[in-house]
Amino acid sequence: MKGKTYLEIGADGVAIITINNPPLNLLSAHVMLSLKENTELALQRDDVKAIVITGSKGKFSGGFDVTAFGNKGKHGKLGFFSIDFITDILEAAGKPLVAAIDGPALGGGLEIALACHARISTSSAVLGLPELRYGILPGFGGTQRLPRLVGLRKALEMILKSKFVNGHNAQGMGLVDEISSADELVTVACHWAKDILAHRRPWAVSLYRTDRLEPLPEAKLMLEHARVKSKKQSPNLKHPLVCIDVIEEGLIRGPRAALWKESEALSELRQSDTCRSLVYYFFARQRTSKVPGITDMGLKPRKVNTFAVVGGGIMGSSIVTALIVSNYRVILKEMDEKALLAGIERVKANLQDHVKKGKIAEAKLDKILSRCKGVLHYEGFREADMVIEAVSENIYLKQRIFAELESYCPPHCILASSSSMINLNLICERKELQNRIVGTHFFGQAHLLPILEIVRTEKTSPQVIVDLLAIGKKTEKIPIVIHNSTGSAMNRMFFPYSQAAMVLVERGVDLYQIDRAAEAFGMTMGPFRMIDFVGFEVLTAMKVQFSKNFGERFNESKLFSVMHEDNQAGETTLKGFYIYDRDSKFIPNPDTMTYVHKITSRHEVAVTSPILIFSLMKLSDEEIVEMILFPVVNAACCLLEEKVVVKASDLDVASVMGLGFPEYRGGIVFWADTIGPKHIHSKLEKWSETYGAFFKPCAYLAERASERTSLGQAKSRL
Ligand SMILES: C[C@H](O)CC(=O)SCCNC(=O)CCNC(=O)[C@H](O)C(C)(C)COP(=O)(O)OP(=O)(O)OC[C@H]1O[C@@H](n2cnc3c(N)ncnc32)[C@H](O)[C@@H]1OP(=O)(O)O
Repeated sequence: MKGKTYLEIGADGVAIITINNPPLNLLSAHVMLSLKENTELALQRDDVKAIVITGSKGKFSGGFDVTAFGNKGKHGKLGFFSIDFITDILEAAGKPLVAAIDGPALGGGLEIALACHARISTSSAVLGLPELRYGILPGFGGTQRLPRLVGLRKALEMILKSKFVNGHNAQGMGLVDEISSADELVTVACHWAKDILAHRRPWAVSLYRTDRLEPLPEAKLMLEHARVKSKKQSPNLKHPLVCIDVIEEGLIRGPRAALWKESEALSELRQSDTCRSLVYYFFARQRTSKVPGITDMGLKPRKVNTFAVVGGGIMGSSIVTALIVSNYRVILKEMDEKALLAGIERVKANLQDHVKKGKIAEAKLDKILSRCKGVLHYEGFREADMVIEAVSENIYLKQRIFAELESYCPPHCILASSSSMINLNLICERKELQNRIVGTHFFGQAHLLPILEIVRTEKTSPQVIVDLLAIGKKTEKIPIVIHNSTGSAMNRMFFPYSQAAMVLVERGVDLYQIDRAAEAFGMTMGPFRMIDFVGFEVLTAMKVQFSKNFGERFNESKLFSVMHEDNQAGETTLKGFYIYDRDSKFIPNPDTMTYVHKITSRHEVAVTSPILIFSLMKLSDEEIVEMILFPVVNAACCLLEEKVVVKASDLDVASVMGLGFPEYRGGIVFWADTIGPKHIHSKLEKWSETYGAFFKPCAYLAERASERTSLGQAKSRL
């Protein structure tokens, strides 16, 4: 990726430098050098009085090209761009410099704008410093200039949470000086530059401003608070702490010293494994919406305005919520008045929950809810562009519903099932409908989790997949397109996670040690906490299908069954492996040990030798993590072997979004490749001899282990 900048000098003496590296005007080394050259040229020329920096085609700059983080290159001299150029040439220029911002001004792009003497932006521009997402820190002075422009509190929020703000809000924070329409943007920026020259506007040098900074003792407290929070939220991550230290350095030893510290930190962090994994994950996530053989056909998504959802239970009402929040009109059908009212009440409760979490404004609640219309008959379905069936996992019921849908839905209407367990080919055998049939599997609660599995059969038309990808984008879900199989990809990876944990606990390993070990590794939830969250009901339905379809790979858990019989069935019943209060706070459930004793004393577990049990009880956290995650790697390999997913990177994203696997380890397959298939294979083989076929490595894994090739062929683009 090369790119460059253009210099144009207007008759009014204002030079306009335009960053041009389509589509996002990313900052490659070429672009940075060209920007430096053109700035120096404009500064030397007597006919140039002031300078405006902007980006071509309505995009200021998407920031540094992250694939170049690994290259030291010949401009790798510490501080070359940040200090020698941005600080000592650009910001120190003897002529006023103004940034004209439209579209993205992210990372290094925003940092260039921060060093200008003023910033004019459109109200829809997107500004942010998302560097922490890649395991690095803002490296072109952002750690110093942003706090000095907007105050430490807001800067910490933007930097540590990689939070974007639009131009309008940026003006409110003091990050942007004036808002302009896109058409007038450069003209307004030129006026500002001339006004600065004529002393009608301040010549503000961001690096040395102190008026917006909080007093030092207050600032130190904020930084300490941020450190504590970061250690609690991501104990395995070093870069947020490094970033906080660099910000603090500026407040204590001055911004210039801190710029050096920032450059050193950037140079070190961009070589780290965390950075490599996070850059890999960034592209893996971007690639989920690219489906070979589908999205390269030139199809455009059709307009989908009205949805119909059949079934207002927990899943149905959660799908309705996700759709109406995204501005879709939805017809919700239930079988009788009572069920319909209950469904609408659930939608209301979901919306209220969104209000509580600050996701939607209370004032908008009624308007959003008015987009949902409850019905008891299919009549209204004549105007539906897409129907989602969300009834219980009962094949006969689903078949009946699909048969009924045919007579009411228009011929273009997409027919979707939210089932994660039932083979789509069985749901509707009518040939005429099959190209319109698709699976829409929202893992857990559709309005809460940002992932959507789109399940296609051999007959599903590419147009339907393209439509679904657009719906995924509008509802802010990451799409994972998979081929029809029993059990969705996410469920098939989730199941061994919980099953392996059961194997251990039923043989004497402390249940809470397993959860602690998994969480210390970085999983959002340990397996038992996750089982509680998903709910024993859902798991029971999965269990039935898994034992039927994956026979020997299935481990029948007695513990789970005895607890379920006693209605200790997870978070919804307020009791499972943990006890919950109404605010979802939880503590370990003391009854759990009684259940474990009950099944072990009844010899319901295929008890292995006492020596083995003793050695299991002494497992280190690292060994526990291997025993519960290598079966997940194995499941991912089965999915690749069966070609349920096309790209291994999709499983990486699914593992992060659905299973809570740590993003900074790149996803399950990427992580497995860092360990090596050979090691994973030999461990699984050994465990399968001791504990049974549940651990047996699949052929895909075995082949790669013997050939010493990678599982995902996925490399970080660093
Ligand atoms: C030294 C500095 O402090 C370090 C930095 O600057 S770190 C970089 C900071 N910048 C970012 O994080 C921006 C990340 N990008 C985005 O969030 C989004 O791309 C965006 C909001 C800018 C634009 O979204 P959108 O218009 O939908 O375009 P999108 O499809 O995402 O991107 C277009 C292409 O650019 C690529 N791309 C986007 N940002 C990139 C980046 N920073 N580096 C490399 N490639 C990038 C995408 O992968 C995509 O490639 P493809 O066409 O091969 O699939």
